[in-house]
Amino acid sequence: MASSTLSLENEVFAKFTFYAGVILLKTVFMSIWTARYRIPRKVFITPEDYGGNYNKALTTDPDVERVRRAHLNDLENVLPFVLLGFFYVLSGPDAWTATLLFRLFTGFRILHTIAYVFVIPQPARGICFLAGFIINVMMAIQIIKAGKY
Ligand SMILES: N[C@@H](CCC(=O)N[C@@H](CS)C(=O)NCC(=O)O)C(=O)O
Repeated sequence: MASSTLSLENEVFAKFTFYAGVILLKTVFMSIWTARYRIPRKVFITPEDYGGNYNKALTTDPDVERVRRAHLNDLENVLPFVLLGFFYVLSGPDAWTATLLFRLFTGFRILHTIAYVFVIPQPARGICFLAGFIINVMMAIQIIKAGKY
């Protein structure tokens, strides 16, 4: 029954809630991390952020852009994970497999951010991205199989 599936008494849903919470929190904090790079470099996104100096030429900074891209990449991957994970839980997966997928996704996305922001040479970031991507695809296939009529 869907009502008991979406209960924290369901081990798979509880694990999903935990890992989705962790990776969403990390994603949310990417904004703060971007600001932490912006403020000391005085690189802002709109003229009013320069304290009313509307003539100030807007610039970009490679480090700020890097954190911004890491944040965008999270949005491209973490949001699908949360949506797919929700339906995946409803599909009644094996608890051990599901927990492994949630754990690996969360770990690889944290590593993706580290690799991106701290400029770890490729293919480190590519591997982290690919691992998360494959997990999302695996969950999507399971959902489609479970939901087909
Ligand atoms: N929107 C991504 C799609 C492909 C992707 O996510 N690639 C990974 C591994 S190379 C990545 O970290 N891309 C860098 C980024 O999105 O800024 C892009 O334009 O690169």
